[in-house]
Parts: sequence; structure tokens; C-alpha cells
Amino acid sequence: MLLKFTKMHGLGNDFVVVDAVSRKVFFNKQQIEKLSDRNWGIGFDQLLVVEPPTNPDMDFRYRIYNSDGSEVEHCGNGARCFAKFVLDRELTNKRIINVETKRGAIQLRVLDGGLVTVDMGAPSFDPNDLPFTAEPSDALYSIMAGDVEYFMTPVSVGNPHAVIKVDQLIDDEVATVGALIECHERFPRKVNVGFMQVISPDEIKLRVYERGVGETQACGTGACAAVVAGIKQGWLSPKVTAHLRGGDLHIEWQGDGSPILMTGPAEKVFEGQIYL
Ligand SMILES: N[C@@H](CCC[C@H](N)C(=O)O)C(=O)O
Repeated sequence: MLLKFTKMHGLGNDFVVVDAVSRKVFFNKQQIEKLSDRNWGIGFDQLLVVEPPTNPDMDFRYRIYNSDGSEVEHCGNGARCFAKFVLDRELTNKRIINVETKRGAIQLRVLDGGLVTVDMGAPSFDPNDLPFTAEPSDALYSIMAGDVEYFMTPVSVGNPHAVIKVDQLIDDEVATVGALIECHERFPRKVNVGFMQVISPDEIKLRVYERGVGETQACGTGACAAVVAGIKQGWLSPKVTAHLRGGDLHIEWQGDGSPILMTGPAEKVFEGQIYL
């Protein structure tokens, strides 16, 4: 089958986006792994499949797959690219778009100038929601990465994140500790690992080792998780700019029970077709 796709990115976190509204498309794990390969396929961090909604109150459903073929609940940069895709392809003309995801319903607002604000829903700090094997506590949680002890905040923003505050961001640490914690036995569904350097109460630097992918140029849910963890720990104020490798995201959270609002760009790179 000849598959038409659009290559997009949000701050360098890259996606292949497929229209499964106009024509039904299904992927198995092997196909996703091959398409994601940067030598043997197209190359991407996540595959986004845009489908008709199953709930009549929603505008679309979209499904998200990591490059290793695993299906995930939520994707911040992907949500913004999804919004640009459905508008560019004239699948809708709405600028407030309600979408079903594996995480539940989310709302996207396309701003003048092309930035997109995503209502990401409310976070949870309950370890059972990630899941993470530990008794709930307000303190930082200790975890061993090899022989070294790290202190982190587990956060679910629909998908699971472990946020570690560091004094400096070090390439090796992101790669090695990220890989060890991603697959740590205390995270039975694995975890995304964020390394956050607090610059001031309204500014952080962040690198994220993503579950099912490895380090990416940017992670939207990772930025949300880091900011809410920092607010919860008393390090950050309610509006924060997160500097990621690929650029900046603006995150707002007013505290327990409130939704996280994430604002950032979405870019189309090219369109193409490939044999599946
Ligand atoms: N890049 C994404 C997150 C994608 C899913 C993640 N790797 C997971 O497995 O939960 C983002 O921008 O949020």
C-alpha cells in the first residue's frame, strides 16, 4: 500500500502524521519501527494517526506511537502538530479543537500567528497513576540508577514522567541515567525521564530522555511534568518558560486540580509517500 504522510516537528521533536479520516489506515509494531528508522524508513520520534472521533462531542481522535512501536497516552508537541495538520488539510476550520486521546479528551486552541495552546489536563502526583512502586509522599523519591542515588518527582500528565533537578545538564548523564531509569523495575510501564536545571522561578532548562525513543530535541509533556514538579516542590512560579534543546515552551499551572496549559509552535517540514 502507498502511504501518504506529512513530516512535521514541534521544536525538533519530529513526527510523521497520517490522515486516517479520509482513508482507514492501521499499523503494526514492525511497520512503525521500520518507518521510524532514520536509515531504512522516514525517521521520526512519534507517529501520529488522525482518526474520526468515536465520541460525537469530539472533533477527532488521534493515536500516538513511539518510534519503538509502543502506543502512548499523550504527546504535547504532537498535539500542536496535530492541530496544524487538521487545519492545513482542511479536515476542520475550527480554531478550538476537541480531541480524544488515550489519555482522555484534550482541547487545542490555535492562536493568531500559528502558536497552539494545549489544555493538557490536570497532573497527578500519585505514584499509582504512573505507575511507580512507592508509598505516596510529598518529599522527593529516592531511586538508584546503577550505583548512584537520584532524587526525583514522579508525575503523570497522562503519560508517566520522572523529574530530576540537577545543577547542570550533562550529555552523558542524560543518556546513561535516562536509559537506566526509563526501564527501572519500579516503573512497570517504563517512564520518560526529565533533567531540569532551575534558572529562576520562571525559567528552566530541560532535557528529556523519552520512553520508547531516547533523548529528543524537545518533549511537551516532559516540559509540563518538569514545571508542575518544580511548582509542587516550591522552586517555580505558576508561569514558566522551559528552554529545551529545540527551543522554548511556555507552561502555566495554577496548582492542584487545575489543568496545565502549554503554548508553543508547530511546523510542517514536507509531504511524501512511501510503500508500507
Ligand atoms: N514527545 C512527546 C511525548 C511522547 C510520548 C512519550 N515518549 C511516552 O512514551 O510517554 C511530547 O512532546 O510530549
